[in-house]
Amino acid sequence: MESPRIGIIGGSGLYRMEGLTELQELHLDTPYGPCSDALMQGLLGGVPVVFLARHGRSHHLIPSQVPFRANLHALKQLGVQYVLSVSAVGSLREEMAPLDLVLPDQFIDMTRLRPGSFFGDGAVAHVSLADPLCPVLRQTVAQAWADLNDSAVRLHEGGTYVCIEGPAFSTRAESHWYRSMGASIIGMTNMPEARLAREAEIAYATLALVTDWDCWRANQACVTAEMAIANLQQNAQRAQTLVTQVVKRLAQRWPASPAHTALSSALVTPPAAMPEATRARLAPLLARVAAERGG
Ligand SMILES: CSC[C@H]1O[C@H](OP(=O)(O)O)[C@H](O)[C@@H]1O
Ligand SMILES: Nc1ncnc2[nH]cnc12
Repeated sequence: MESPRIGIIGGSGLYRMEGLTELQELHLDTPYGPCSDALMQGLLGGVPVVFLARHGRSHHLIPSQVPFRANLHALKQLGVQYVLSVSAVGSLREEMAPLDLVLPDQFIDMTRLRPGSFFGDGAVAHVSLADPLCPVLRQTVAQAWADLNDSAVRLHEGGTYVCIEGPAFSTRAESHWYRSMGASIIGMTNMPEARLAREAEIAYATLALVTDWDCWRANQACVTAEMAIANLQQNAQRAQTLVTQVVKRLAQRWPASPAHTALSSALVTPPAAMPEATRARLAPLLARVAAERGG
């Protein structure tokens, strides 16, 4: 099988990808330790993809324990150029109801306890995160959604995902505060995942599935994990159908993304000047930019 260019990271309630054929379970070694779980490589609609359950297939990792760097490093090692994250989120906006889909275009990162970068240890890069979600991949998801002509739920294009540390849900005061900041949806996982994807020159987009109203809305039950997972599972089939259509669309022309050359303007330290151990650790991430700079 060709190496997969597309990675799918499944969040709460999405622990496996239906329709994967020729399935192979991969256990890759990374300088950051093991991934959340085995990488499930197979064909989706005839296209090679790799699926990873973010919290593990038995959902045993809290958001702060997800090995985000190992996950992205392993996907990069496999040759992944596009990552689609499927995530359960709470709604912070009246117009985004449970079971709606959202394609966020911004993040506010409120996490505190997670290693947030591949860089350091003698290697400096400052990637741009002005547009943290890939516009090309987001557009592909929107087009795939239009192909499906599914009028049962709405897809909202755009919105700001605030990422909290968790694992507890927000206080009511925090929920109102995030609303006042302009956040549209709330989750616990997409940062630093999206930032690491950018550092690895992987185009990243999130298909957010609204599962609840968090706790800001009057006369509405506050979010529980049980509620979020049950509502996600109601929409899991729809998410899988949409992901399959996105994969088919991507494979038609493998669109270039600005993320694919993110390090060209970001990498400050010449690879030759990095300590050898750092250079080895970052090898899959630096190969393209090092070649561009003449080795
Ligand atoms: C089980 S509800 C809270 C949990 O769900 C979301 O996870 P994911 O983004 O992986 O779908 C949220 O971020 C929390 O981790
Ligand atoms: N309300 C919420 N807050 C944080 N993460 C969530 N995931 C699903 N719903 C959530």
